[in-house]
Amino acid sequence: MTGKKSHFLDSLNKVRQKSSDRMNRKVLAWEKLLEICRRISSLDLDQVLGLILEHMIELTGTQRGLLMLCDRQGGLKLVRAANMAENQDFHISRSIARQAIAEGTMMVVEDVPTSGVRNRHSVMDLGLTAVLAVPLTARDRVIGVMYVDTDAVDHGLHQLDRGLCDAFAAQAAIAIENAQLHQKLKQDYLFLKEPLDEADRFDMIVYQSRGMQRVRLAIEKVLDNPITVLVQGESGTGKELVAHAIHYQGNRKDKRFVAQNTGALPDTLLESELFGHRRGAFSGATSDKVGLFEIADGGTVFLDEIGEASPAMQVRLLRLLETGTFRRVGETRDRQTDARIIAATHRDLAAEVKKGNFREDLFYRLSVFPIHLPPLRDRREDIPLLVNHFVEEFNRKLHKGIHLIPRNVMEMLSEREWKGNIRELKNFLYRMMVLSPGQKLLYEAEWFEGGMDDASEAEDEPSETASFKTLHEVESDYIRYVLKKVRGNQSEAARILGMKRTTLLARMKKHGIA
Ligand SMILES: Nc1ncnc2c1ncn2[C@@H]1O[C@H](COP(=O)(O)OP(=O)(O)OP(=O)(O)O)[C@@H](O)[C@H]1O
Repeated sequence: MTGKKSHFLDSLNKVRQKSSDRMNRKVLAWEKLLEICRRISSLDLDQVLGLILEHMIELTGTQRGLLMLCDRQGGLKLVRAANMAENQDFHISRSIARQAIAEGTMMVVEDVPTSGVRNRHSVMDLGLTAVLAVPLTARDRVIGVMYVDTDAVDHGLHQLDRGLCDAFAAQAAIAIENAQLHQKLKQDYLFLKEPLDEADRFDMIVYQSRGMQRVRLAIEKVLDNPITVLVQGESGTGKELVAHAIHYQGNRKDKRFVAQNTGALPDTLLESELFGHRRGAFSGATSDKVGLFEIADGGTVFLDEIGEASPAMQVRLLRLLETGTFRRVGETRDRQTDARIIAATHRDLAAEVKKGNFREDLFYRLSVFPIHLPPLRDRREDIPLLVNHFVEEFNRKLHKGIHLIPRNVMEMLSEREWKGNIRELKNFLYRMMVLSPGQKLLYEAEWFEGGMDDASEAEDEPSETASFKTLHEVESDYIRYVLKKVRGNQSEAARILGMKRTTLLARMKKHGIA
């Protein structure tokens, strides 16, 4: 072989070797990318953001980085930084990042000192040698930008594999979107789950007092018996809770439990709610409606505030109790229902009968099995148990970790008046839990200045010159105000307003609040 020929073959082998090395490096890099993509496909947003930034720095051979996401107003929000001092000026990074977003393409500055990047002073001040900004695009929409830079002379941006970087950015954007979606679904689920939690309350009657032991025994007796029950007790003593317990612990638990506040709706609406109506029965009845007594066939209808039922409604309820039949509004045929009725009132119904405000025959029908709930002042020994129970419940709901209830706080809670009974105690604790910053349950008198239903923060406070509003309007405005404050969360609004969710729903309906 001539010298020339062997030299040629040597060179050829070298070229082959080089290209095979390059090929191997490329394969390795893509394999690594695949591995990274697998790792960032977690559903924990915080973890995803951290991993993306960490891998971006590694992949590009740089030193520090930022991850910014677009917000709804079109601004950029810094969501993650790596290896950046807190007080560092992000001027340059922001301008390059914005440019990458505006142009929808990556911006690479391999050699800062010789390039003409804008805001060069700040880059120079930071002593940067190279910067890179890559837009994050998911489903044709730029959702943010990854930014990395370095002050090293020897850095990875000289050999940047743009294809690899683009592929990583595409995967990162999808991972972020998925994790964001997952986070939102989780929040929605918690929000939707709230009413279910309320339905779970049935086995959570907390007590130790003699009075409540008697109530418990009474509940046991009627669990599997369709007998009508009348629960009496002051407001907030747990009447609906008892109705829940009877339904969910008894043999009707697989059928529906529905609650209706008898005093919150005008008669016509209440009638249609309870018994249903035929299409065209009255103006606005555009379709047939099934009433609660049909919905809860085989289950339970809880009639709250039965003492407020109008004389006409009392007649209709009496007929239902006597015959087990009812008619939808606008219909002439009778329908049967096997719904068990549990009625409740804070009034002394016997006294109302004597005063002529309540039908005697209906009273006897309803009070076949009366249960009386003692006010909280007559069972103070239940208070520490209730406090612990609600603290645990709110720890879960508010994601707090309050585990210490100082003795003086418990004493104060045990001695207070609690005119609104357990509901008031529960609302009081809710406010304490929200305002206590650490692990200890705190009490500051000023948190309760203005009472529990304080509306002093109301945005629509009437001005001196404003004309007076009717009570109806004030109630409507206040319900709207509270709902707005809690972003439509009805359970929370009901808690703040000191009423049950079902009562709130009835009032919202009455005021035409969607
Ligand atoms: N013994 C108890 N154990 C645990 N929670 C209770 C107890 N009693 C009442 N509660 C809670 O207190 C709140 C008020 O109870 P509930 O709504 O049953 O009272 P109520 O007597 O029906 O009120 P109202 O008279 O206003 O209709 C609810 O959140 C309920 O879960």
